[in-house]
Amino acid sequence: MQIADVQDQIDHELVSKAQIEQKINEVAAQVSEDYRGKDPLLVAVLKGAVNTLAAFSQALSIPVQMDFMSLSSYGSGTTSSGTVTIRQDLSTDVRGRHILIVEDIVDSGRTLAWLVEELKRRGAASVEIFALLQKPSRREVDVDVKYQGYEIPDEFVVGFGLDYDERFRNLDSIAVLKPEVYQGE
Ligand SMILES: O=P(O)(O)OC[C@H]1O[C@H](OP(=O)(O)OP(=O)(O)O)[C@H](O)[C@@H]1O
Ligand code: HPA
Ligand SMILES: [Mg+2]
Repeated sequence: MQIADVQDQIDHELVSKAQIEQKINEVAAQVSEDYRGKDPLLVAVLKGAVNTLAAFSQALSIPVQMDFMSLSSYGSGTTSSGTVTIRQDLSTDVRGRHILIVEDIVDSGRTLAWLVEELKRRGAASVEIFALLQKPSRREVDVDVKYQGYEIPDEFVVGFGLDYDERFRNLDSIAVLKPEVYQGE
């Protein structure tokens, strides 16, 4: 789906499809170099990271394994509930594994701070993060994002996996919704 398809609900585009692709390719080249021979496990945080994982994993030039964890802290709103809930856990034993978490966005940092600690507690050999987007102005918890994508302003965004109330995940770029879409929240 493109912005033109939902024009009436979009205020403006923030990161284009081409910019997303360029950044993902850039990070994938670096990660391929850093993890060659390490048999890394990509851990994607559902549901938001699905689009990023698909594009990123295909852009890598090394073999990787992938697993998924479904976490939620936002529910149907635009602000974090502050509590991370596991909706679905990994099926891989992470003990001794080099893990690269793949995320769509670091906003307050609560989701990733929790996940990094959890994976270390389970015995991972190393845990690093690739996040396509970051909102530095909203950070509440310190998280070290080794592979960074774009920094964006303090606006609630949708597209390329990111949702508002489960909608707009299949938009092919990142955009800001018109304020009236949030009306009644
Ligand atoms: O840094 P934080 O403030 O914790 O926010 C980031 C998290 O919030 C979103 O997930 P959400 O809870 O909306 O679940 P979803 O991926 O299924 O939409 C996003 O995909 C990140 O996982
Ligand atoms: O800006 C956002 N959009 C969608 N989901 C999110 N989760 C954290 N921040 C965001
Ligand atoms: Mg969400």
